[in-house]
Amino acid sequence: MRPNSQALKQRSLHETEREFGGTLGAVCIPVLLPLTVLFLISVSRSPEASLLQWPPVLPSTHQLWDPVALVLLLGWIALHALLYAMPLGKVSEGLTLRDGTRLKYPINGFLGLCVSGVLLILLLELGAPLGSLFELLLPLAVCAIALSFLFSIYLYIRSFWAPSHALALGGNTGNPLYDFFIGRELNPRIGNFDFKYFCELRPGLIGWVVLNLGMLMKEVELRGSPSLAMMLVNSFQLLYVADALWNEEAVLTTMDIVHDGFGFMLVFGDLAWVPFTYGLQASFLVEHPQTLSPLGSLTIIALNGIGYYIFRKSNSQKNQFRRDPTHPSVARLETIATATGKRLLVSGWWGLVRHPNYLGDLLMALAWSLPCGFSHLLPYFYVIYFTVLLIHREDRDERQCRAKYGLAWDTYCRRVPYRIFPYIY
Ligand SMILES: NC(=O)C1=CN([C@@H]2O[C@H](COP(=O)(O)OP(=O)(O)OC[C@H]3O[C@@H](n4cnc5c(N)ncnc54)[C@H](OP(=O)(O)O)[C@@H]3O)[C@@H](O)[C@H]2O)C=CC1
Ligand SMILES: CC(C)=CCC[C@@H](C)[C@H]1CC=C2C3=C(CC[C@@]21C)[C@@]1(C)CC[C@H](O)C(C)(C)[C@@H]1CC3
Repeated sequence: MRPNSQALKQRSLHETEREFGGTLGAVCIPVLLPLTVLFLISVSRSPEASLLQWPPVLPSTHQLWDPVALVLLLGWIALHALLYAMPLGKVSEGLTLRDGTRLKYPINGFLGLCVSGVLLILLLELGAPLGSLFELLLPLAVCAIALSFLFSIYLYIRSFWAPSHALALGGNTGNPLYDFFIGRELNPRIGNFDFKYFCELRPGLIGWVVLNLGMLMKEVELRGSPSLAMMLVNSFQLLYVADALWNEEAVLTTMDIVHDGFGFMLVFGDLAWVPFTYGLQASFLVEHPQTLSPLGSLTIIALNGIGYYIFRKSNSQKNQFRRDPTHPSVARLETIATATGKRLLVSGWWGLVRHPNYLGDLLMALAWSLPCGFSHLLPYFYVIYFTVLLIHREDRDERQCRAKYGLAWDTYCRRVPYRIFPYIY
């Protein structure tokens, strides 16, 4: 073991601050979140669709298990693993790791989305009952949750064979429950196949829009044509997923890839939480049709457009600045120096609030719920959860940036006092 990795490991073992409620969070979250997924799906299909319903809707065993769901899930992951591993598209390098090396990543996720689209069109042409995904939602979620547990156990065990410099600083506390939850290894791989990068954008994210399409087809089965509300939800979320895959390279600089280990939280988040809770609006609309006025629809489309514009422009501005600060699109922006040699933007989008990308993301989240009307809370689950997630994430990022940039970060905070919402927070 190299001396500096030894020092890093020691620092990690003794000084790591535990996140997500420490050991208690690491025990409760893996129990509560999977149950939440199943509860939300069940509620979205019940006539009342009430989150406050007591006793809660309990699905029967035969509603929870279907071997077809297991075959579909494994087939779906295998298809995307194959597409990922094919030598298609360019290869990009991630940020420099603690041992000074840079990992290579294939940039072909958008191709994965296009291939999935073509396959779905072919299946529809052949008369495949895509609407049956509505009935399969619960068994699919059960399989995805079970797979998340098994896969996280595998990742935890294999991390003991990884060299110390390959471990995430935050997931190496020595407490097995916490480390299993947060993730010990930073970039677990078999050969060039990077598990975290693969899971972050492909099976779950593309799976989410496929499930949405299934809900739309179910509506067609039930009512002859898709409703405007369903089409808006499908289009907005497809735009979000297509954008993520089109800008796949940018994921290489996100907190998840750079900082977080790959443990239960991210595995479950990628494979179960995203596909089965982010599209709840679509499954809600199947049983609870809504009528939208032209003005209401235009307002919702405008809100999504504004949110997307802020989200995309601010993310692109920072990515461009981090990749090449001399690029003409960012060279004239005002910046402040930090002791690390990196500079911080204090004008442009990053001079408006400290997380303009979160602001845009939240506006979009609201636009995804509004087509479901105001009669139920359930379709607003995503925007509520997401506000909590982003406020917590902002706080984590803030602490990491303060540790990284010290006084320069304080200066930035004085120059840009609001975190996410201008003049509010
Ligand atoms: N749909 C979903 O469930 C989720 C979506 N997201 C979205 O993912 C995207 C990425 O978010 P996330 O990874 O949390 O973080 P960000 O993309 O906001 O990155 C934060 C990092 O940016 C750098 N930075 C911060 N301020 C400045 C500045 N003024 N100038 C230059 N660099 C700065 C710092 O890193 P450094 O200085 O080291 O470069 C900081 O650690 C967001 O759009 C978010 O909304 C995130 C989580 C969940
Ligand atoms: C409650 C729970 C289990 C939380 C785990 C958090 C994860 C669900 C999210 C952490 C960061 C994420 C990102 C995206 C999806 C959700 C998770 C995995 C993301 C891929 C969505 C699309 C965006 O364009 C993005 C690429 C910027 C984004 C990256 C972060």
